Amino acid sequence: MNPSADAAPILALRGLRKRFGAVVVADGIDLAVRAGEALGVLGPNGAGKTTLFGMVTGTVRPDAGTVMFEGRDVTALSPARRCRQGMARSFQVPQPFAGLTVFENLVAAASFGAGEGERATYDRCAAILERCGLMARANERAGGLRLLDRKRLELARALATRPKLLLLDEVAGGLTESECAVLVDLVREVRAGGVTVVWIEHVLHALAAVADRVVVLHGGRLIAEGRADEVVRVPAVAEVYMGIPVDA
Ligand SMILES: Nc1ncnc2c1ncn2[C@@H]1O[C@H](COP(=O)(O)OP(=O)(O)OP(=O)(O)O)[C@@H](O)[C@H]1O
Repeated sequence: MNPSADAAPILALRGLRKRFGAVVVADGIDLAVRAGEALGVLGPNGAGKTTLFGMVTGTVRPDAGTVMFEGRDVTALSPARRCRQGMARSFQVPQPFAGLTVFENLVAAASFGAGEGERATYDRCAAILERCGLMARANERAGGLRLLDRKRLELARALATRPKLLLLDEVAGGLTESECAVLVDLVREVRAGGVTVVWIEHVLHALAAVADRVVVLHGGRLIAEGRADEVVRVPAVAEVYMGIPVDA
């Protein structure tokens, strides 16, 4: 699915600024994400990618700038309010309720995140578990899952909130090649179902398999934008992201 270039942005960031002490992690970031698009975010460790997700979803307050979601200014809204409006995220380090079962984790996400009564969510949660390959783990405690299943649960919990915009933070990190392929297929399927995806990922081939467009964050700025195969050839990206000097 290729969203048309003139589709209205579902997410628009304007002049986002954030610093932690002397470290500037956002230096006036402007970014528009079209409805239906799959956008990849690259950048070296510490570039501020996760902080950017925090500002989008409301866990990090920007020093300046605005976050527009579906044409509305949500900059002052709580993470919970933004989630109810259709924003969901996964965390780089999976953060399930470790003592609850996989199914209970989904029900919690569906009822709090989407604002639905618990029982009313059961069928939908079961369908998401099936889709994410977790049905066999439904009654296991989330804290005991292996990495691939924890990543799947992270995605499943986000899906349970009925997102229009799904923000994925390094879901492929640490997986084997075949596990990574499973995740990529799942993200592609979610996206094909109409969910807009913004994916932070160091595993470039995973990102390239899903993203229409990739932006590269460095020093609080977006330094490159284009298809995955294009941005890695931009000299500034090669230098800051892969440590290859521009004149090499
Ligand atoms: N709450 C905080 N207080 C102080 N410094 C912070 C805070 N959160 C992040 N930082 C710093 O901001 C910088 C950007 O961190 P962030 O986690 O956003 O980077 P990232 O691009 O997601 O990195 P990685 O690829 O390693 O996950 C880092 O130097 C980090 O140490």
